[in-house]
Amino acid sequence: MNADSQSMAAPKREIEGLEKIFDQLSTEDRDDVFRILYGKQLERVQYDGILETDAAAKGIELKGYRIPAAPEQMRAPRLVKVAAIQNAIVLPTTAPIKDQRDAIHKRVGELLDIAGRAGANVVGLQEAWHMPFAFCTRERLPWTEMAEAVDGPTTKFLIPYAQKYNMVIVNPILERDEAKDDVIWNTAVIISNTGRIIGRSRKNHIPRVGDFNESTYYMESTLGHPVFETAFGRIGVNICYGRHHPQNWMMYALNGAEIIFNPSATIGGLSEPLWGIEARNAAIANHVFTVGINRVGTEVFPNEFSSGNGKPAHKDFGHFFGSSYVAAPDGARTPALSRTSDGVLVTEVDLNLNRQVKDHWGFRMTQRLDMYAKSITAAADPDYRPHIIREN
Ligand SMILES: NC(=O)NCCC(=O)O
Repeated sequence: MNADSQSMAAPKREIEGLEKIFDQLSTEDRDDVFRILYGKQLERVQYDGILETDAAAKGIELKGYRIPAAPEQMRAPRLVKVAAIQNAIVLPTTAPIKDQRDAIHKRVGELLDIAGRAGANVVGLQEAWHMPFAFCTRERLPWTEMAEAVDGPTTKFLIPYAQKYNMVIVNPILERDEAKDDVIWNTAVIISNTGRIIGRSRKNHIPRVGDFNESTYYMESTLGHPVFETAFGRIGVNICYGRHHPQNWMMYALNGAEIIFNPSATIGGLSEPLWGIEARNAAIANHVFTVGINRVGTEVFPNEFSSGNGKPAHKDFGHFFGSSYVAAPDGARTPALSRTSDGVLVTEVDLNLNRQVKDHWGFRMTQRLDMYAKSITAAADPDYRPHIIREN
């Protein structure tokens, strides 16, 4: 039994995903729909039967796609298998918190095994993956107890997977900086394929919308836009709400990121129409690959909370709609993982595509950073007034 069915009286029916609806079209129409909406139909990767069967037996959706680049004469292809893992919490939020965390660890271990066996080189997990997204409650205990050091139990749990499968893991946790005032942060720890910690990136933009009461718990990052050089390319991590800020994506790209992960926790009622656009637009505008990863399921909490909008108090956050996907610099995107179930999406990309699209479209070359820098500096002054010219 999953946490949804344990804690909700009558879960609302959720559609499994848009592509299931596309499947009902004729082949010809489906090709057109994919071309218009998704750039093109990507080649699907088939896995060996045992892997497919093992994933299905564990209730894990496994999808694989290939995003190739044109062959070049001077550079070999730079093929990287990028994986996104999305998952629901396992135990009800009333269970002891260590049990909740350990159950999620065990489940994500199963998902990592599938990703590793599918040959993933870099794997991204969802935002604060080791816990329920309890920030809607504004309650401190017990949730702040789930904050961990960068080298705490959740990172320690992942290191053997990084080593076993020779894969980099993007590990988004609720971090407690015990060395500095016990401050809590929303952090992604980058674990190398060697098993060592390369570094950390923190969430730059904290939402103050709906039940996303995260500003109660942690502050905006002071670390800027670090990019991590890994054995499989340079990666940046733009955590959740940062995806609404085009400049946030841009700064990771300017710092050299080739793949930007967007570990998220967001719900259908709020941001689903935006979800397929933002990471994809960032891939196009910055000539990079982007990976949107969202949790799944409906998380129900023991005590009611209100959204400050006159509507009745409630105990659930709404439906986290999964739908993780990869977007390419040429505007192509993979179909999404399910809106309702745990899944692993493995996308083989050729990083040469970044430069090919850069040369073709030239958005990076033609951007006017100098002009924007001056204008932004001026606009950042509280006394700045918008530059509007009116008819006399
Ligand atoms: N986790 C998080 O930042 N969620 C905010 C909601 C959204 O950006 O869709």
